[in-house]
Amino acid sequence: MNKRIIEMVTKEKKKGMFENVIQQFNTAADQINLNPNIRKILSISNNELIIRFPVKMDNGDVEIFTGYRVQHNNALGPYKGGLRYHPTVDIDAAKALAMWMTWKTSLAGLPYGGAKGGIQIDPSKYSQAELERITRRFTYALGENIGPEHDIPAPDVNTNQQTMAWIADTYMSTKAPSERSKNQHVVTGKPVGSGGLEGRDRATGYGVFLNIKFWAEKNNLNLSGKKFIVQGFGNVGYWAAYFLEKEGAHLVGVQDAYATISNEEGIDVEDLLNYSKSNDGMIKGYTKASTLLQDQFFEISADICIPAALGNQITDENADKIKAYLIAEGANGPTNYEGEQMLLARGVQIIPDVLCNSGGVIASYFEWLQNRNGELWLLDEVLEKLEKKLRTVFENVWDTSQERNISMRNAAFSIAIERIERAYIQRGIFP
Ligand SMILES: NC(=O)C1=CN([C@@H]2O[C@H](COP(=O)(O)OP(=O)(O)OC[C@H]3O[C@@H](n4cnc5c(N)ncnc54)[C@H](O)[C@@H]3O)[C@@H](O)[C@H]2O)C=CC1
Ligand SMILES: O=C(O)CCC(=O)C(=O)O
Repeated sequence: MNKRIIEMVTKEKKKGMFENVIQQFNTAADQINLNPNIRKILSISNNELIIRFPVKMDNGDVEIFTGYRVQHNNALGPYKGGLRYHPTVDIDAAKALAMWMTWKTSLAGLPYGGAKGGIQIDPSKYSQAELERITRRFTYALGENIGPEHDIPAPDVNTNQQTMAWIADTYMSTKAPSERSKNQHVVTGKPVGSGGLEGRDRATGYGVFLNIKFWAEKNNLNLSGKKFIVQGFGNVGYWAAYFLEKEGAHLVGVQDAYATISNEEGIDVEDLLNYSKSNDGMIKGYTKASTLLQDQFFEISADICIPAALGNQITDENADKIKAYLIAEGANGPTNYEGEQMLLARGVQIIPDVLCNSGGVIASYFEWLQNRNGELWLLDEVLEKLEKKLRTVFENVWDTSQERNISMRNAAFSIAIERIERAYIQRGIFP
């Protein structure tokens, strides 16, 4: 494992992500006076799978991998959430990320519950052929623990359309020939040619941008000329930067797993993407910006900060260094509880992950519907529907936050938990 990744692993482990999401949950549960029986149910995951499976490497050796799938809650519909391939994936991370998915799908009003999983692996160490075998063996090992009406994975860190195509193909191959095509929606985020949705690739980053735009409208701000920094230049970070740049904002700092760069005059988003494509997906060595130390990233002078990498990046150790007045959480759980309190006390506003990055799962829902109903949706139609949906969700969070005088995170969690509470109570089991 390289030094940079070891540092990230240590950082994520030091403060468990599960501890963070539970603190966020408890704060909102207290706020809404959540039914104590429902609180017990929502505090734990329904199912937690740890799967060890062997895979033959290119050199003929067999390696054992550990995969996870945590299904937090399915009161509102099938479990839904991504698969991450990263050294930091463990049961704590999977439990936390699954719980965030439950709140995210509920907040967005989708007919889904929450799940998350992945494999504890540094994918950069494996060939494409090995990654394919690892993914297919993991899918076999998951067996009927996933399914189009039961638990539907999607891409997350270090997984992509190709990963989803392998999973769909493997899962469908376990079905009788006449049943195969009915199972295409076992995963979302597939390539367009294999049942994927036009626009799912950009949906999360577009959603991050839209949330920033909606927030700017509420605050009478024009995004043109505003400076922003992005942590993580992958699927979410790139697309958020792409849309913000189109709106006239300037990217002035970027950090990925290997380097931190800045240029107060602005970094051309497409130029940086082309450079990173030619450099194994890394921004390291980009000459049109200066290189900073890793810890200097959050100190870069900017109006908007977009963490779009891993969890627990903004903490009590660096929250006071952030110059931006708006944090738009592209990543899941990038801000820990203590860090958030410090930011809020300084008047920094946070568009919380469960709202800010929900464009991805909303588009996944569209893909699921498209497959289920045998339809084909056009890009413009997808982006228009996504904007309409996200505007409604944003307005709901904004209004609740104003009316109850609580943070946007607290408002988002409250709305999400209340929806699930209502569903349980309507079913009549709880007093
Ligand atoms: N892909 C999706 O549709 C969605 C992703 N998310 C969240 O967004 C975040 C990013 O996901 P993707 O863009 O899909 O992943 P990705 O794998 O496409 O990109 C991740 C980026 O983060 C960088 N990175 C990793 N660790 C880092 C660190 N410690 N510091 C700085 N940069 C680091 C990587 O080098 C890479 O540039 C994750 O937290 C994920 O859970 C949330 C909703 C949906
Ligand atoms: O698209 C999906 O189903 C879930 C994406 C995801 O993992 C997330 O929103 O964190």
